[in-house]
Amino acid sequence: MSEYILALDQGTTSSRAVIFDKKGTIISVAQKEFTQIFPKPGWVEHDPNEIWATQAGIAAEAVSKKGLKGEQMAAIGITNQRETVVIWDKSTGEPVYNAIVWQDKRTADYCDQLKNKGHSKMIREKTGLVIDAYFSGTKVKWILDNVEGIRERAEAGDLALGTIDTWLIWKMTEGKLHITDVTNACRSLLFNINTMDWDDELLELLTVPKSMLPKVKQSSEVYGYTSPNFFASKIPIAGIAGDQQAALFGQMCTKQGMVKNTYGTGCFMLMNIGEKPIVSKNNLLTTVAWKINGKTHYALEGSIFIAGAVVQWLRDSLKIIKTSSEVEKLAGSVESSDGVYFVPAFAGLGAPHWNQRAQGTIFGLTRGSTDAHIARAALESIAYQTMDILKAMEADSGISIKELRVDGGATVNNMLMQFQSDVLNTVTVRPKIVETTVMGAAYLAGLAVGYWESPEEIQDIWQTDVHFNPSTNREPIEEGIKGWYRAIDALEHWSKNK
Ligand SMILES: Nc1ncnc2c1ncn2[C@@H]1O[C@H](COP(=O)(O)OP(=O)(O)O)[C@@H](O)[C@H]1O
Ligand SMILES: O=P(O)(O)OC[C@H](O)CO
Repeated sequence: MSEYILALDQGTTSSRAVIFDKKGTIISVAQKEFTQIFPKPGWVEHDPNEIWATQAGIAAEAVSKKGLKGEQMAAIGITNQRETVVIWDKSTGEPVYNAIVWQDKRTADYCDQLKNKGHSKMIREKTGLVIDAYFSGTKVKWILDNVEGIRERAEAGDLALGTIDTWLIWKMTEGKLHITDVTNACRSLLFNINTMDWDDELLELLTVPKSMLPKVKQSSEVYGYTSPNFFASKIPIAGIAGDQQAALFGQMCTKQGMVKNTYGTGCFMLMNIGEKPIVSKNNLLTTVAWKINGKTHYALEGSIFIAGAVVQWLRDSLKIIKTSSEVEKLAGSVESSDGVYFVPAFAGLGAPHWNQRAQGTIFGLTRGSTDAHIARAALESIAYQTMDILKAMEADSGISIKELRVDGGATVNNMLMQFQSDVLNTVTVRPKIVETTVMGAAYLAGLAVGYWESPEEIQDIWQTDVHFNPSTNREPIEEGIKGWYRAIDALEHWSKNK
């Protein structure tokens, strides 16, 4: 009866459910966008109940639209937007505040205070992270400090805390499981990636009561079973991974030195660095890639906050395209960006700059500049930001990256992929299934229940679609790269003196 794996992908802008068969073929997909809440400039929230409602509804829809039944699912794997946090009442399951989303910058000043007090080194060594509003820890502190009565309730042990995986599993099991996995825990600023446990010194620094924390599990194991409040009862929940680590696994980057980049709202490049964490000297993050069968793998990560989202901005704010896919035609209507550079630092700059104060900027406009040049510069900015990360990754690891595996919504754009390969001077490889995030979650869950025997069995079903080879005409590309560096330098200067 158990013929399929159901993967749930709770992303920043939508909840998705995808059903896979043993050959890794997609059998069914359902997806629903949900509300983005922007209460103030720099603040981003989600309604946790809407997240749950869309995710549960979409899971049921993916199953029923193909005439399937819940019982046919051998296991459920969960992957999720990372760092976004929810706090809820343990007895009622009601959130005490909206989820504060990874993009939210409300704790930037507090992060600066932590840096000024000299905590950066200790935090980097323990967590692999830099101090930035991006991560969950300071968001939790903000809720505890700013929502009336919450700290008292937290200290009394009445409240639970979790990233989105934790929240979904709590709901799917009607409060039976309060868990997360290592890949989500390590993005909190509260988790020590060397001891692989919550860290008392960090909890004290960020004033987070231990009683709120979920238990930390491996990325692939049977954690428990769904309750009847979900669309089907007793399905094993067997895989959890933050979406970027899930994509690394979904791309089968299982060997040291293998790299993937996911092009969604933001871009996240991860390199498998094996079983020992490397402390980055080039402003990358060290993160847990996964823990399977008691073995932890680590990754170096470069996080870009705005990538595909710049295309949404062209569509929704600038209104120069009607659909995201139109960007390729508009950008392709000119031969180059003609000296226009777009740095889409709408949410500050992530790795390797970590500049919370940077803002989106367009350089090099002339009377001849058109919407097409801006569209082209917007697409190019995704590739240039990726280049900045790749260079830092090569410097940290001492590995020259010969192949970049790509995935995510924006990789359908061939023009972007070709430009990416050109600026990196590296082959860019797009797999047949670009939904590697859900694929990774499915693999993790499938391995835990024996649906797939081993990663080697999965490796056989991973197939490439297109290889983009770099152009041999390097001169215009090198010129373009120089212009990008000038733009970044100018923006860094401007934002430092704000
Ligand atoms: N043809 C395209 N060219 C460039 N970007 C695109 C294209 N189609 C979609 N996108 C971008 O891809 C992103 C959606 O990808 P997805 O992987 O679903 O993201 P997420 O998981 O972050 O919501 C959006 O930001 C969208 O603007
Ligand atoms: O939901 P995505 O795909 O934009 O991913 C968000 C990341 O996990 C944030 O760290």
